[in-house]
Amino acid sequence: MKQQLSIIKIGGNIIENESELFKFLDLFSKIDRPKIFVHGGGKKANQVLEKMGIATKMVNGRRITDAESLDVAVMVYGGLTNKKIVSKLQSLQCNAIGMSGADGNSIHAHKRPVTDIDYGFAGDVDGVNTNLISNLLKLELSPVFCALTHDQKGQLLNTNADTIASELAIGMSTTFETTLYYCFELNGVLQNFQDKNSVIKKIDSNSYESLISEGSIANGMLPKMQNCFHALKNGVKEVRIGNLGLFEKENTNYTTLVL
Ligand SMILES: Nc1ncnc2c1ncn2[C@@H]1O[C@H](COP(=O)(O)OP(=O)(O)O)[C@@H](O)[C@H]1O
Ligand SMILES: CC(=O)N[C@@H](CCC(=O)OP(=O)(O)O)C(=O)O
Repeated sequence: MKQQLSIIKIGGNIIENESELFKFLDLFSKIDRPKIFVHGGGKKANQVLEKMGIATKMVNGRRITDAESLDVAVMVYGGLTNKKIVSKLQSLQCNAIGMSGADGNSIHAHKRPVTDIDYGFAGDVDGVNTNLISNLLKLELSPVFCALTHDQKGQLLNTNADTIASELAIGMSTTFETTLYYCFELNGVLQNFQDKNSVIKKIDSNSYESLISEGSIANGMLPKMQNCFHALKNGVKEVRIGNLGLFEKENTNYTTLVL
């Protein structure tokens, strides 16, 4: 029987709220099975870009990453955000190790081809080094992945953190029984965005299509849910979307995605 693995991605609104982030890190540090942490930091990158007078351009929830924006992404995601999280986890006796896709060749990618949109230095994932990550887990280290990959030719690439989480979950599913958790500031996917209690308990591919056509899901939730179904179709056992304690046994208020 395969060993269980939890892959947990936290949203930008949690990262930006110091007390919520600490609450989350405390819960994460107490998980007593192999675990991987994934974070982005798009909001922080936007703030830094604004201070530098560089415009933020997003299309379909993805950043158009020119050379200057890539430098900021590397500094914010791989530097400030990743190292802050790792050091806070260390203070909670969780032996975390900060990772970009270039470290240990853990996630390789290619620059997204130009079609009608040129996303610049945005990376589409080609593969995950499951062997290396399994070895880190065997050493009882908890990898903390940021939203950066590389092309194995010396080019760093910016990859959406939701995609990093789903690709890691797919890659690790060959060895582990993997559950993918997307934690953000709400209790799950809402039927009615005005009503924070209207959490949808279960969404399958059919109800997903209806939610899109009704306009009930929008913005960042669209690529997140695409990533959820992509993961389920490719060997990930379970995918949940919800709030901070999403991975706790007693929590029942969240959205489960099924095929
Ligand atoms: N039906 C919905 N239910 C919940 N959130 C939704 C819904 N439709 C759109 N959203 C938006 O999706 C966002 C989460 O996706 P995203 O912006 O990528 O953030 P994160 O950084 O948390 O991953 C929420 O903050 C919310 O504003
Ligand atoms: C290519 C692309 O869009 N990359 C994202 C990576 C960060 C991210 O995903 O951060 P959140 O999870 O906090 O949104 C970006 O630069 O915004």
